Amino acid sequence: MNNRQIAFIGAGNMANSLIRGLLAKDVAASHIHASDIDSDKLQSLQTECGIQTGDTAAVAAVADVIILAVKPQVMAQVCAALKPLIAKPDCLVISIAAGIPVASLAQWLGEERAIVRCMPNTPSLVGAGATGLYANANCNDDHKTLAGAIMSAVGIACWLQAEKDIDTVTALSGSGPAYYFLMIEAMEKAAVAMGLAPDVARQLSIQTALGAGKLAAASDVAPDELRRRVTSPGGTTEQALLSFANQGFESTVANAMLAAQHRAAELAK
Ligand SMILES: NC(=O)C1=CN([C@@H]2O[C@H](COP(=O)(O)OP(=O)(O)OC[C@H]3O[C@@H](n4cnc5c(N)ncnc54)[C@H](O)[C@@H]3O)[C@@H](O)[C@H]2O)C=CC1
Ligand SMILES: O=C(O)[C@@H]1CCC=N1
Repeated sequence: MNNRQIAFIGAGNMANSLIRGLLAKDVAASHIHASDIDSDKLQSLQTECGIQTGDTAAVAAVADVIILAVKPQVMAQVCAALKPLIAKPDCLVISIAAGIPVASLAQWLGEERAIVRCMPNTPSLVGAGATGLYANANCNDDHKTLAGAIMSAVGIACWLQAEKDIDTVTALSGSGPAYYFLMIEAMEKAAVAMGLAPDVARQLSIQTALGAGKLAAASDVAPDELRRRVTSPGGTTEQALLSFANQGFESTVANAMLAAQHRAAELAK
């Protein structure tokens, strides 16, 4: 990966997480390029990160890999403009867009193009990303290694067996950070309502999420056992979990994920 030129089309929230995450893992700023219709975003990236910026033609001219990081709604027009500008015949295109199938990307970019569709998430910014990837039949081992290396540099990367799994990954880890942020917010608000100082409530709520995630990742036992270890029989946690269960916590989560997955399928149309 380190001798490859990586170009981002779209320099918004998710591209920023990936770019800054890659720089933190010592990918050279001279090897990262970005293009966006919003010149302020490019200016910030250039000033704060020292990466290369330019228009689509400029970044496509040098790229070994192009990461499409625009909204699904503009992907067709972005790909149509990009297609004749890709200079290197073997250039890999990676799309991070929710919903957009490989077949549509191939239709817009050329049926011979090596394309990886993936779903990253914003914790990539701090090296704690979670990405699912799917490659089309034009990708060789080198393309797959390159895509995997980029995403592994900023977190964990899992190859998926079927393209439809990307929509599930979108509902799980793509959108997932927002669910945990909502939980952090809700716990913080409840603690403040109980009388805790807001700054203390925020610190403890965030640290609890961090601690639970770190413990789950470091443990060789499953999350349900870790949950049991917190839950003293007849104690406080038991009452909180009972309250969650009585209010349909698991089905609330499952329905939310189904709504996200459903939206991904809608975005494909
Ligand atoms: N935000 C997230 O947590 C995640 C987002 N994604 C996907 O990443 C993509 C981007 O999402 P965000 O970064 O959240 O959106 P965003 O709105 O922050 O960024 C999109 C960027 O594309 C730029 N843009 C629009 N038209 C363009 C064009 N013709 N040429 C170049 N740049 C253009 C916009 O100016 C904007 O800066 C979406 O397809 C989304 O599904 C995937 C995983 C997680
Ligand atoms: O909300 C969205 O559509 C994007 C995809 C996953 C996270 N953000």
